[in-house]
Amino acid sequence: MISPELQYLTGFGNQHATEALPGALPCGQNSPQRCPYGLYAEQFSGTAFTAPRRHNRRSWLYRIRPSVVQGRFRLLPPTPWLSAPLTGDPVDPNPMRWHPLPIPETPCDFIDGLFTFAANGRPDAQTGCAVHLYALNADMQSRYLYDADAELLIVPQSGELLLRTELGQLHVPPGHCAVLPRGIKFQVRRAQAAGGAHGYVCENFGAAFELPELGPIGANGLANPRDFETPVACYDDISGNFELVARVDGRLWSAPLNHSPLDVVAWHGNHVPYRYDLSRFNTINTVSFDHPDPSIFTVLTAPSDTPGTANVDFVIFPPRWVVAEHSFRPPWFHRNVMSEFMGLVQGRYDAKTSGFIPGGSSLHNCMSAHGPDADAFESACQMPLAPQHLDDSLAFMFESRYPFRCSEQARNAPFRQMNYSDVWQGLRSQFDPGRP
Ligand SMILES: O=C(O)Cc1cc(O)ccc1O
Ligand SMILES: [Fe+2]
Repeated sequence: MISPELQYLTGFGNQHATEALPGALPCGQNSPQRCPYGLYAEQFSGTAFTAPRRHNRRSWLYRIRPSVVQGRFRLLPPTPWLSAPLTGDPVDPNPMRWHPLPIPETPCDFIDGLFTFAANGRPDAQTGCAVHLYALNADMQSRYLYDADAELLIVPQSGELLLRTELGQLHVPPGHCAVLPRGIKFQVRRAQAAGGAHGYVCENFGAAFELPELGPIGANGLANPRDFETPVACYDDISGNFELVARVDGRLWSAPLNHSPLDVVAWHGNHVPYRYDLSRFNTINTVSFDHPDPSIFTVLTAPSDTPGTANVDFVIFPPRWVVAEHSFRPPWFHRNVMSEFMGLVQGRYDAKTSGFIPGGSSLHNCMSAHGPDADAFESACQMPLAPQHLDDSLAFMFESRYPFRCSEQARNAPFRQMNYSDVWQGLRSQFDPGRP
């Protein structure tokens, strides 16, 4: 039986309503003179009050204590969880690639386990994003986090996560992603008590992720709205010595708390966390020829102020049939105005024969040339073009309109592959003016 806390409300962008105790949600109004069960009403906004209806996001929380019952915030020392602007770090035009982040040897929770690879834009201007990897071997037990700078997109690579949030709990194994809205208080724990967990995080400083338009694809396809899952209300009623960590303008602050802030008994609204099983993605691709642009694989897009030009897109390369006729089937050689940070959840990626391994990452910045490695090119030119199933593969890309600055700690990391560009240097001229 699924535990009552791990049930889900479905639908992307819906106005949800949920209560952990019967009648806890006020009926017909948000702010009654006295709330049921002696709860406090608190509005939690994700957009300006006056944002157009189709973008407007807010939830109403009915909680045991209002969020203002907290101690004074003090600035914490810097950690490897960095932020934009990565001033002083150049936008490096070299293709870059890394092995997985090592699992820490000392106890390390989600906050301590975040290691920043790249960032663009800036949180105080609400533009751009930052890309981090986490490697953790401990749960957040007595501390809680909120990120005022960003919405967090989490892509686990190994180890199942339990995201305990104010609005309820999300179980997020590898193969799923989860999105935590800007400002929500939460804890990251491992769903299985022991062992480590690895994954990727996109801190989206801009407007919230939404589903891409479908255009001529029609009313269905790609990530279907009904497959997005939001938690049901579930609350702690515990007192003790706790800590609330706040992420604000790229720095961490800590305030003491005498109770768990996950004390929301009922809520309604649309500024919510959610998870999505990436195997539900309805992959659409060519059934004739050529390799379409990877925008057909967009799961979520965070728009910028220029239509069609994302602050950041979340794109996946899932298991799929590859059937293009008389075509070079893997990704082509290219130079892209958008900047591409890639990760691999499992299996292998069709543009790279080796070196890009699960838990690894790559960065190809604005206009940096990249594409299939020499071995992948050679085999794709020779392979018989029977229908082929790419079955063991789940790569993804955070693709942004803003070039990424790569952190010094990532550029100098021992797990960086300094010789990455060698994968292309075997591509010799095969030009023969006599052979059309
Ligand atoms: O560089 C990459 O591997 C990502 C990518 C994949 C693809 O199919 C087309 C373009 C692209 O940038
Ligand atoms: Fe690319």
